[in-house]
Order: sequence, then structure tokens, then C-alpha cells
Amino acid sequence: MLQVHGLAKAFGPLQVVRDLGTTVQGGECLGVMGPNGAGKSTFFDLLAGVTRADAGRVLVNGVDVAALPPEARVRAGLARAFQVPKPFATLTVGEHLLLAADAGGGLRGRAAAARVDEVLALTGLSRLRNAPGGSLRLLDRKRLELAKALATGPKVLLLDEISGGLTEPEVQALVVLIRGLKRPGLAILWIEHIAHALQATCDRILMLHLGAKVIEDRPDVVTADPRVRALYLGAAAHA
Ligand SMILES: Nc1ncnc2c1ncn2[C@@H]1O[C@H](COP(=O)(O)OP(=O)(O)OP(=O)(O)O)[C@@H](O)[C@H]1O
Repeated sequence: MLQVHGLAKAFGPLQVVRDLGTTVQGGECLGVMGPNGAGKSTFFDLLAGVTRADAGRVLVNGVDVAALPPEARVRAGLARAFQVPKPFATLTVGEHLLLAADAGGGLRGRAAAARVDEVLALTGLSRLRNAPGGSLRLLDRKRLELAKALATGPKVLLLDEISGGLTEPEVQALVVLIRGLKRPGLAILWIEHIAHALQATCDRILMLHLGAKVIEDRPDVVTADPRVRALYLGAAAHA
């Protein structure tokens, strides 16, 4: 579903992403971890096309999207959900999703309405279909952020620290939701600092440090790896 080869980006003298590659199949979830400044957000920016890579290929279902602008990448099947959801205060939940199904998914009329119904059910938002965005509590704003990405009909879903700011029970609710999204036609990549959320959801974890891959393996293998433990303990010691 997603193949990344030789991705690289420097900001001036600072090499932020170095020769990064991975493959995420449909039905898989890849967790992305790393200390602050490791290059995680830049990695997603390069996938989504908001930052142009210096080198590398990004294939979505075999189609190289690396030269495309962000909106074309959404139409090619790449969708992203952000840490801080910013819904329109007066648009309803349903209206947000109709917009996403239209602008990002190219759907109109009954097809768009059917997509909205499906996504509302998947994300547990059916009861809030007519609620204005401004009235939602944080967890429901996170659900809406996810739902907007899903309404575009993605093949690859990028989750950018979407647990940020949630309480522990709310994180658990989000984990249940994301686990329920795993299906053959969808590859999920999830940047998160909350290790247990990734362990409960992801098939593999990719650990980044200074823009390069340290390890990519099963969650239990990654969390037991001495390099990973040193990185996180080191980060804690300097915090
Ligand atoms: N537009 C930019 N110009 C210059 N440097 C940048 C730019 N964007 C990011 N950086 C630098 O690139 C490095 C990686 O940043 P990035 O935000 O990708 O890390 P991160 O792993 O997502 O960190 P965090 O966990 O704190 O969000 C950092 O040193 C950052 O200061």
C-alpha cells in the first residue's frame, strides 16, 4: 500500500531525514517513535507533500506521488489526521465529513452521503452528526479529525500524535477506535509518544533518531532493544 525509498531532507546544514525507507501493507499499522527532534513530523510532511523531499520515492498503491502537491496526494489516497483538531465552530460534524468526502474523496450526492454514514459509524460519531464542531469535547474533536481523514477514502492514513492532550481512559478509547480501522485496504502510520498505545495497536514500530531509522520491528522487540532504551532514558535524563 505504501512504499518509501531513500527519503531525504535537509534544512540548510541540518540533515533532518536520512535515507529513510519502509513498506506498510494494507491491514498493517506502523508506529513511528523517536525523541523530540528525531524527524517524525518532517517524515510525515514529506509523505503528505507539505515539505518537498531532496531525494526519495513515495509510492501509494504503486503510484509514485513524490512529485505531486499535497491535494493531489490526498486524491491518490494519502490522508493525515493532526494532533490539534481545528473544526469549524458552526459547521456540523456531518457537514465536515461531506466536505471531506467531496474535496478529498471526489464524491457527490448519494455516494458522498453513504461515505459519511459509514465514517460516522466507524468513528462512533453518529449521535453527533448534527452537532456543531465548536460544541465537541476534545475526544470527539479527535474522532472528527480521524473521521475527516477517513471520509477522503484513504489507502494510507497518517496519524500525527492524535492522542496528544487526552486522558488515559480517552487514549484507550482512541486505541480501540484505531484498532477497529485496520482492514486490508488501509495502511496506517501512527506517530505517538505514548508507547503503550502503539504497542496495543501496531504490528511494527519504526524508531527514528537524528532522521535515520534505528530499528523497525515488532513492538516487543523494539521496546526491549538496548539502543531504544538508551535513547529514551537518555532523553529523560536530559529533560
Ligand atoms: N522548517 C524547518 N526549518 C528548519 N529546521 C526544521 C524545520 N522543520 C523542522 N526542523 C528541524 O528538524 C528537526 C526534526 O524536527 P521534527 O519536527 O521533524 O521532529 P519530531 O521528531 O517530529 O519532533 P517532536 O517529537 O518534538 O515533534 C528538528 O531539529 C527541527 O528543529
